[in-house]
Order: sequence, then structure tokens, then C-alpha cells
Amino acid sequence: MNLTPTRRQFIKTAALTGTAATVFPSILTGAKPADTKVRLGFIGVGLRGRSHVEQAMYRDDVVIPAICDVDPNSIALTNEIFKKKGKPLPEAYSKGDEAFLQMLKRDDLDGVIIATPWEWHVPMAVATMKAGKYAGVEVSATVKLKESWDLVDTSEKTGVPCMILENVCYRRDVLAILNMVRQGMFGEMTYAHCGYQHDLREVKFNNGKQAYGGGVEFGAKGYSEAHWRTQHSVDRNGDIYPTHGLGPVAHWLNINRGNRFTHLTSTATKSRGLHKYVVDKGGANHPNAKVNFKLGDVVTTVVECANGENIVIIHDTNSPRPYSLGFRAQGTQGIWMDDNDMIYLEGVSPKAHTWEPFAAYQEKYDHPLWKRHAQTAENAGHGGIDFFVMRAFIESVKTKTPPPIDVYDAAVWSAISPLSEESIAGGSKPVEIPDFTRGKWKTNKPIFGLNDQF
Ligand SMILES: NC(=O)c1ccc[n+]([C@@H]2O[C@H](COP(=O)([O-])OP(=O)(O)OC[C@H]3O[C@@H](n4cnc5c(N)ncnc54)[C@H](O)[C@@H]3O)[C@@H](O)[C@H]2O)c1
Repeated sequence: MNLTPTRRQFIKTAALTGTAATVFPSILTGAKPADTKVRLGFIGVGLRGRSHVEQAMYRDDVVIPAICDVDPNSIALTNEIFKKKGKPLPEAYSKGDEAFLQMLKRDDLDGVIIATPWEWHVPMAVATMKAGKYAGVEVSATVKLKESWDLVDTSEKTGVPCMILENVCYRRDVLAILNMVRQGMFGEMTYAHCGYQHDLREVKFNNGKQAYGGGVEFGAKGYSEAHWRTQHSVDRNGDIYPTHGLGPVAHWLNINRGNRFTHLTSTATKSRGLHKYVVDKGGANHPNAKVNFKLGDVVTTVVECANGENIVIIHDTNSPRPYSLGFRAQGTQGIWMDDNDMIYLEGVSPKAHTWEPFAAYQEKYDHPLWKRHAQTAENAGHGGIDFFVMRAFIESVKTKTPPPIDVYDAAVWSAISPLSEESIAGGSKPVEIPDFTRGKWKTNKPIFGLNDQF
């Protein structure tokens, strides 16, 4: 694969200034193995992991020698995908919660995709990096603050990259906005709004047989995410899934690369939606009607940035509502909003104080990545973004270069969860957000979405 001059320059500059070179000394050779295969392993082949497997299989330069999952059903369903495609079955590791450690001993894996329950992400990503394999970890990358440091420390010590697989960074509209932000169309950025506003009641509860509703069970009796995700709504009150909104916004605002998050405050409403759902669907006598869900129905977090911008992040998953990540980009020159897809730019929009549709801007500022790959991406999950995020991971592994979304992004985007919990527990008190780059944010330059390569 050819690296563009900008990306080659980044790697060269990083090597000279000691940023990437010090941080990732061993694995990032930037070698150009044009015809080599990328060998991927997968830990967690549930709903998400299997969709990654399928995505990886579209490429003829990817081989998958091994998969790992504790659930024999997940392994069997994954094997079906291989059979359908006429590919040799991967070796399966499934004996116990730590079977992944056996898989990581293999010497025929270059990278590992981790799509397990959140609490497993860090032990698995840390072990993957220690085994010298690129780690691609699903969102959110971490649950606890210390885990964010564990990711950063391990990546720095081993020299192995870790990419958070935040697919929303590749949404077509947010990439067009990134283009516009970089071209100064919004003037100086002052504010962004985002969130995860998704009615997950049918994800958090099911009948234990299939995903997406059909019952009010969770935990041991639940299937897929109801098996593990719902417990987080019992135990935690905070923004427990911040990265779908925050990832794109972090790129607009150059977080970790000229800017950083400094503080946050979070506030939660009362918790009503999940209890009501159980009672409505399962009756007041269902045992789960006695469960005390800690997670507020709507959690609002305000993040302050070093350069003076504010970001509002909403977590809203317990109530009936249409899906929206609620993006808004605002600066001294104008504003765009995801809901209704409207824009207003002073001196550009035809009528003062009046919204205009975003469509023409989308076309004009469409990101080079989408211009180049729209047709290939079309069939991939979540409107094409799953294609881009897997492609970015695979190309980084293949070219032995830093991933465009890195361990510092994984650490700080995910850290919003425990920090928002801390803020809410302290009566919406302000909480400091650590600088996981240890000062490098001041000199690091943006690398994400600079061209049509990654
Ligand atoms: N980026 C996105 O758009 C997106 C979409 C869906 C899910 N996700 C993320 O993907 C991850 C997985 O979600 P999912 O929907 O596939 O959940 P899932 O429950 O369907 O799959 C998780 C799989 O991990 C396996 N597992 C659990 N513990 C394990 C262990 N110790 N070793 C090996 N395997 C283990 C389970 O058996 C299961 O097959 C989560 O982090 C979730 O947030 C991201």
C-alpha cells in the first residue's frame, strides 16, 4: 500500500521528534509489505465480533487462523460464516474465560480484534499488546480509570499500538463536518454536542434465546448484550457509553493533538425507564421488577477543553425514542445540527437567522475516504462505517504504522465513563480529566482523516 506524502511525513516527523518513535519503538517499522497477508485473530465472536469477521473476509489479503469465544454457540455461528465463504475453519479457543491467553501464544497473528463485554476489553487488549500483536478493541475500550492508564502504559512499554474501533468516526456526515471544520467554515470552534441516544430496552432485555426483545430477562438468563450489558445499568450511574458521540467530536476539536479535555461535570435524571419496561412487558410480579437500576434515564455531561470549547454529551438509552447521536458543531461563524440535518453559516447561508438543508454541503465537502470507497463501503454495517474502521485497523497492521485512532484516544474517550460516575456520585462535582498523553498533546499533530488513506 502506498503511503501519501502527508502520512509518510507524519511517520518521519514522529520518528524525528520522538513521539511515535519513543512511544512505539518496536513494531512500527513502516515497512511496505505490498503482497503480504494480514493474519487476524478474534476474541469474542458474538453479534459484533461476527460482523467484524465477515467484514475482514471481504479482503483477499486477510487470513483468520484463530478465533476465541467462551460460548460454543458463538463459535459454531462463526464457523458457519467460514463454511459459507468456503474458507478453512479457524482454530477455536473456548476453554474458559482465559482461553484467549492460549490463542495469543500463536506466532501467526499480526493483529487481534476484541469484541467482548466491556469488562474484558482491557485484560484482553493488554495481553494482546504484550504478545506483540496490534490490538483493535471495541467501544468503550475501558470501564475504570486505571484501565485507561493500563492501556497507555502497556502500549508505551511494549511499543505495540492499540486502536479503539470507533466506527462512528467514519460516518459520512461527521467526516464532511471534519473537512469543513479544518477549512475554517465554522470559524473558531466553540461548542459541540453529541451523545448516545438510542432506545436500548430491547437490547438490555430479551428472552434468553435471541437478541432484540421478546422478554424481560437479563444476566444469566439474557442473550447477547442482555447477558452482560444490563448489569452496568444496575451497578453504575454515569455516561457508560460515551465514545460514539465523543470520537467524531474529538477529531473536530483536535483532542490529544493541540487540545485536550480538562474537566467535566455530569448530572443524571432519576431512573425510571428500565423498571417501567420490565413491569409493562413482564408484569409487576416478575423478579426483575424488584431490581433497582442505578443508571439515570438521561445523563448529561459537560466537558471543558484546554482551548476553551465545551462539549455536551448525552447518554439516553432507557426510554422510548428514535435513534440520534445528536451531533452539533458550532463556532464563531456558524452551526450544523445532525437532527434535521440543518446548517447555518453566516455570510454563506442565503438568509440570515434561517436554517438551510445540509445536503449540498455534504456533497461539496464529502470526505476523500468516502469519495474513494463509497461503493465498497455500501454493504457494510451501520451504513458503511464498519467497513472504514476495519479497513483502518487492517491497513495499519499491514503497513506497520500507527493506527489513525490511537491508544490515547481509547484511554481518554473511554475515561469519560468512570469520571462522569465520580461527578454524579459527588453531586455533579467538577472532575479533572487526566492527560493520558503526559504533555504530548501540546506538540502532537492531527493524523485522523487527513486524506483518503485511513
Ligand atoms: N461499534 C459498534 O457499533 C458496536 C456495536 C455493537 C457492539 N459493540 C461492542 O462490541 C462488544 C461486543 O458486543 P456484542 O454485541 O457482540 O456482544 P455479544 O454478547 O453478542 O458478544 C460478546 C461475545 O463475547 C464472548 N465472551 C465473553 N467473555 C469472553 C471471554 N472471557 N473470552 C472470550 N469470549 C468471551 C461472549 O460469549 C459473546 O459471544 C461490546 O464492547 C460492544 O459495546 C460495538
